[in-house]
Amino acid sequence: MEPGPPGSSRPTEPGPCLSSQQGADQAASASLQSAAGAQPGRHSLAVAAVLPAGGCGERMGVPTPKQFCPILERPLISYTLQALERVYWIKDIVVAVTGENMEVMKSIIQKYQHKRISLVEAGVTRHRSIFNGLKALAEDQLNCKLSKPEIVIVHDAVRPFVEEDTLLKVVTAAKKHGAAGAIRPLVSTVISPSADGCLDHSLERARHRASEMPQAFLFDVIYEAYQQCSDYDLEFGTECLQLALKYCCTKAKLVEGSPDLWKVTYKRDLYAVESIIKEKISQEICVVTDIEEDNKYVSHLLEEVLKSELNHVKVTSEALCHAGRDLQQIILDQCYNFVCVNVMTSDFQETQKLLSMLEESNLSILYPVVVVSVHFLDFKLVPPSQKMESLMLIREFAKEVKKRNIWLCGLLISYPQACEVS
Ligand SMILES: Nc1ccn([C@@H]2O[C@H](COP(=O)(O)OP(=O)(O)OP(=O)(O)O)[C@@H](O)[C@H]2O)c(=O)n1
Ligand SMILES: O=P(O)(O)OC[C@@H](O)[C@@H](O)[C@@H](O)CO
Repeated sequence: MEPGPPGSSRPTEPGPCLSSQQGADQAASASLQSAAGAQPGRHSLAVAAVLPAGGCGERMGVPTPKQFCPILERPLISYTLQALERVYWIKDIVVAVTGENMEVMKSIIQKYQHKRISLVEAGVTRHRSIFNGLKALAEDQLNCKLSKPEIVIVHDAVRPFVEEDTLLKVVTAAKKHGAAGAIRPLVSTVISPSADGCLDHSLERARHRASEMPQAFLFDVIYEAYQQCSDYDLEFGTECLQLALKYCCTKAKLVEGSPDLWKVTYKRDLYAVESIIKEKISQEICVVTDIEEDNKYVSHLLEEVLKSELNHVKVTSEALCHAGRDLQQIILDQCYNFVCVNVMTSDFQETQKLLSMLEESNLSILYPVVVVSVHFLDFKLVPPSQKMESLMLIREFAKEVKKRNIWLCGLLISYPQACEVS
């Protein structure tokens, strides 16, 4: 078993530490502890997660195993890891990958600064991969940071949209019932074919559900189930809840999950993930300016126009010069889109200050950050040729910051000073 990278420690989010999110996480953690009968801070409930990621993604139909397929230039599994890392009270995340993908996985952990990750060798089937993950948690190996949890979450590495409240529900239910799993309404009716390939009967759709992930178990229950599991079940089974029932007489509590819990299986699913992520990271735009009157006035106008044009997007504006106090909070809350306003100047001081703050925040490690440097210039006062030269610098600048996943572009707007801007 491979421990995570050196220094992988308690829950620091890759990128900015989310003070507001952490507050929410701590509240969730407190409710988890109290719901689970544990006391916050004294007898906290030890929760770990096992992520099977050792498949080859045959149904995806591409050479790269689907968990490593890029979404916005970042591997799918990294989104799932981030979703779990944001959950304050999951202390260890064990990922099962094949030996040939171990180095790839380590580089992903390093590049995206994932924490609390331990790697184990995957098995030839999903159940065997999960079993290997459980063994890693069960054994108190000398040089291993892992310890046996009370509750273990099992979650497919190719289900990137898992929210804390769903995890909280399944963990709380597992503490009480021994096992729990997320379910979703069936979209298609399930039918049972006869031997001659004709319809034998169909199941009543309303009385059945699709079993999704995450699932959670009392560790001892699911570990015992896997230890008792037949080779046939290890080879052909697809349902952990069934193992808990069959081998430990534990009836899982079923928890309604959100629509985004689906498993990435086919190529079309990758396109769906990309559009959902794009939508998530384009929910907010921050207009940044310094406090000069002109700039403030223009940025206010710009903010109003954006608000009227982009009705599902939150538009805020912040002054750069308050040592970024408020701007820092906007970055911490993971705004990925910024418009930097420069009035009557073609230099990039304001934009450069913003870019430095964004780089220091590590915001762009996980998602691309978009910065539009807007320059309002009065061409009567200064001939465009003189300004264009300095503005062309933005191209070199953009090439440089693109390496750090910051997408910089420039916008030049003629802004005649003489005219009254109503
Ligand atoms: N031997 C295996 C097979 C699957 N998985 C993991 O189990 C999850 C769900 O399985 P599935 O969607 O079936 O993944 P694949 O087996 O890769 O897909 P396919 O059946 O299309 O090959 C995935 O994260 C996959 O990586 C695993 O850890 N070990
Ligand atoms: O069967 P597959 O290997 O495609 O995926 C595993 C799924 O069956 C599983 O993740 C859920 O259905 C819940 O058990």
